[in-house]
Amino acid sequence: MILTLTPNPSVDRTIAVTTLQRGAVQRATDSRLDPGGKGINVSRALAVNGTDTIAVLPVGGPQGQIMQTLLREIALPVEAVEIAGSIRANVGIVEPDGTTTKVNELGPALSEDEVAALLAAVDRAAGRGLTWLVGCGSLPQGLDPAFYVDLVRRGHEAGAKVAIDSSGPPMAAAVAASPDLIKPNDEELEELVGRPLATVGDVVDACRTLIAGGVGSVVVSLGSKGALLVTPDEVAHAAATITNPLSTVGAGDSLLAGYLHALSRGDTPSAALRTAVAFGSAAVCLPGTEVPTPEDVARIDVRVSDPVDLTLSL
Ligand SMILES: Nc1ncnc2c1ncn2[C@@H]1O[C@H](COP(=O)(O)OP(=O)(O)O)[C@@H](O)[C@H]1O
Ligand SMILES: O=P(O)(O)OC[C@H]1O[C@](O)(COP(=O)(O)O)[C@@H](O)[C@@H]1O
Repeated sequence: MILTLTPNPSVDRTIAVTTLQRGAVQRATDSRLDPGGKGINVSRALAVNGTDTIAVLPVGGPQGQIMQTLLREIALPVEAVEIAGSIRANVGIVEPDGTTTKVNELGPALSEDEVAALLAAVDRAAGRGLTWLVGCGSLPQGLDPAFYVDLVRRGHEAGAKVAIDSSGPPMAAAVAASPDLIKPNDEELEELVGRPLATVGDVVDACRTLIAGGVGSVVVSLGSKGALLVTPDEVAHAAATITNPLSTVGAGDSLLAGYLHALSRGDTPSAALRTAVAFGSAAVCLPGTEVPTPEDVARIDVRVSDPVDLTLSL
């Protein structure tokens, strides 16, 4: 089973407009509500594609009630920990060509007891046998930036592999704890290594720096340029061209879900990258934070670059 932990979940409201105009009153052409936050999206994509998963998250306040309703509607297996504050609502504004502008709230402040309850829920679920523990997203207020360091240790103690997908100080701290997998995008990777990355070759070098520091392997999402996998033994690059982008929100989460889904059925890492890209690109063809079904994934034609073109600009 794959357990995801989303310490800072969000109810994602996606609003479609014809053109986003700063400072103007505009009418939405469409809108939708999805249960969001990175781990929840990973679990949703895993579940809909038949991989056993459970999502652990805090819930509280009016948005927490909406979240519980949305999660019940899709029958996602969850461990929801009640907190006093309200979880957040994040807003995405999408234009017809798929351009997405996102405003993410900070999230509630969690007390020490609430953090302990969240970790206890992880331990309880881990007791049922885990293959992967996935820690995802930003941290709510009151959580130590080293939160994911503890999570990596807990996962390894439970005999699971650990994947982390976060940003800023929590991601930097997690990387030093030797997770088995990380999934930064190119900007997050630049932040991690502290230098600009202009080409695929630069990205490979940055991943190798992290692997030398103890990270197991790295899947880097590169938007329309696809994704790159770097392990101690191999480098692989895959991409897919899509003609009808609708929303990029959650595409990175679907990419990570596709990678873990494929590894779980026994695929090699490079074969799993192909599936990962199919999941990610399929997610971009769907509205809001919708996750792809097997039928959506099957429609995507993935190109694997062999050999990897290290000179390709980002
Ligand atoms: N415009 C696009 N065309 C085709 N595939 C895309 C596009 N944008 C994203 N993807 C796919 O979705 C994955 C995740 O998207 P990306 O925006 O890089 O992640 P994140 O949301 O983490 O920043 C990419 O690795 C790629 O496979
Ligand atoms: O925890 P963070 O970094 O604020 O991100 C939360 C957001 O990320 C998502 O999981 C995916 O969105 P992005 O594509 O913007 O990364 C959303 O569901 C959620 O609103």
